[in-house]
Amino acid sequence: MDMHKTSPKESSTSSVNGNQLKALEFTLLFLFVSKSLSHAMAYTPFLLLLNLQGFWSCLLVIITCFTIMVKALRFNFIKNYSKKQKPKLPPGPKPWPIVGNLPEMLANKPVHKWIHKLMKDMNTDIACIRLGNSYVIPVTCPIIASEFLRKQDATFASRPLSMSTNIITGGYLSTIFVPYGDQWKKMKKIITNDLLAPHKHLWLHDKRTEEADNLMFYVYNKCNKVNDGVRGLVNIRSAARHYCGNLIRKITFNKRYFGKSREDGGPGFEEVEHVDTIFDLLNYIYAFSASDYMPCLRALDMDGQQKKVKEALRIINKYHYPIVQERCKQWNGGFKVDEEDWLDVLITLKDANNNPLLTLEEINAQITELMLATVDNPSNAFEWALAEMINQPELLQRAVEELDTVVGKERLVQESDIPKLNYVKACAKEAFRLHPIAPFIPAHVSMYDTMVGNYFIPKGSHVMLSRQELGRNPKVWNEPHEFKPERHLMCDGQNVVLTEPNLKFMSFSTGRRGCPGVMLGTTMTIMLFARMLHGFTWSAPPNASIINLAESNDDILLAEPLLAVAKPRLAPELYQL
Ligand code: HEM
Repeated sequence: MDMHKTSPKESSTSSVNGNQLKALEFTLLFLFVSKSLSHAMAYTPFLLLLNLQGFWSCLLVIITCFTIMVKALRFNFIKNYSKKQKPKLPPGPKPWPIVGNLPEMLANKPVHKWIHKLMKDMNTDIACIRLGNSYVIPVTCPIIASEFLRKQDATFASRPLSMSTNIITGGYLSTIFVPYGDQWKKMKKIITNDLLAPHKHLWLHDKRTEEADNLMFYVYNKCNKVNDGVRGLVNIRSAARHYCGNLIRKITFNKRYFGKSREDGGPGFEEVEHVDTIFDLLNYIYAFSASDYMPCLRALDMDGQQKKVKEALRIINKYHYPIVQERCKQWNGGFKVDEEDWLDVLITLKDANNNPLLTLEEINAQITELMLATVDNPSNAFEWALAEMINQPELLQRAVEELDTVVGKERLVQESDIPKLNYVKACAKEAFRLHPIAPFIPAHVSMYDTMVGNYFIPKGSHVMLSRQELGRNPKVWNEPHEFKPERHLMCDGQNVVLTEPNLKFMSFSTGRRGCPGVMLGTTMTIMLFARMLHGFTWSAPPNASIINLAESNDDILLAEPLLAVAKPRLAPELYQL
């Protein structure tokens, strides 16, 4: 497929040149035929009289020219007609032969900024960028996004193959990064029904609450300490990420600590390494690696990505694998009879013949992937929201007033309070809209050639819905760059939810590939927001009058981890474990 024809500008330029060429052809042909005709007519009487043979040869010339002209006209008509009918790819930059736009991609880092700028310059909400042998289709408008994930969800239900996802998923044994097929269906069914179903969510309630209590204990301990010369200084990024890491370890392995537990409730070396490595892996997954688009480069590992991903996975496996192996042994030896966590559930699942449904490798790969799915969104949303709210104290005050009204000051927030915390939920929702964790959601791959709107989307295209630009699209949102939680409040006081099925921004997405972790994700996010806002008064560090809201250059996280000063708001005994 020639990308040169994809840009409206390009295609209009080439059609003007083509038309001029055709006009020239016709003129020449017409001159030639008419000249032959007039020539023949002028000489006909003499030819008839003097040379009948010459007449016939002249007539032959005329008929031949006439036939050529008719054929040429027909050919051009068909060509024009079929050109009109041939669907266009979405607009995009002109690609180089073979490598497509990879040279520009490599020269313009970070890649998400290059893609979004390119789309703004072309004034388009959908584009087509050829990277090596793949068509990459970024989308920034909810109507087009809904075409992909609602109307034609079945066509776009696959995922791309990539070096990092291949390694992380143990050769596509898990769910999120696995292309459409039997393995994906099997694993998605298991996590939806056996790990994340409402009765399982209820079953794990106490483990989640333990981690929410530990968060309060840990931050309270920070309030009494002097850090960098400031009493009560808290690294919010670290606290929020470790709350998520603790929670997912607790519900998966029934433990917070891989190593020795810490008296202040904070992470030890092992937990820091574990959570940091999960975030490293997430970065590798979202990195646009050239070798993913030029598979012939894969063996060379030119950007060193492969080595880094393998090392990160080695660290994760160092923690996970022995636990998974040991637990399997316990179940096989009959030393364990009660299911206490997700690992037990996965080990004890049986197929129709009462054999284990999952292999050790499948369990291990799925667990790693669930950790990746859980830690990033809630922690990033809270870090950004608190930064925005410290700069707009009236928002902070409104959230705290809601919490005091719903919960009071005699107890801590519980999960059962969540339905009534509409303003707090609106703050989280606004953070998902304005400050998503990553510029794009994981790519969806088309399984067939299809049309979306007026554009042709070839089989195998990587559709990348932009989390960043959907949420900031000025045609959809007023003052898109302002953090205004009230925009999500329902005028009739209805329950605010964090899902956005119309894709006006991306929270949990929708369709076959939609997130099955809505209940757990919402609970973790709102408990993190509510406990931190209810339990502490937050302010900027003394050396900074406001929080610097600059985004990082490489990704869309806050450029510097948020540091804020905490003061307890509740009675001291409420923070104790
Ligand atoms: C606030 C928290 C969360 C947010 C915002 C979120 C968001 C998302 C998004 C945007 C996707 C991609 C959907 C798509 O490609 O169309 C996704 C997929 C997924 N999420 Fe979540 N997620 C969250 C929490 C969780 C949790 C807690 C779990 C499970 C423990 C989970 C498991 C998954 C899985 C398995 C998929 C892949 C679905 C598939 O490919 O079929 N997520 N999530």
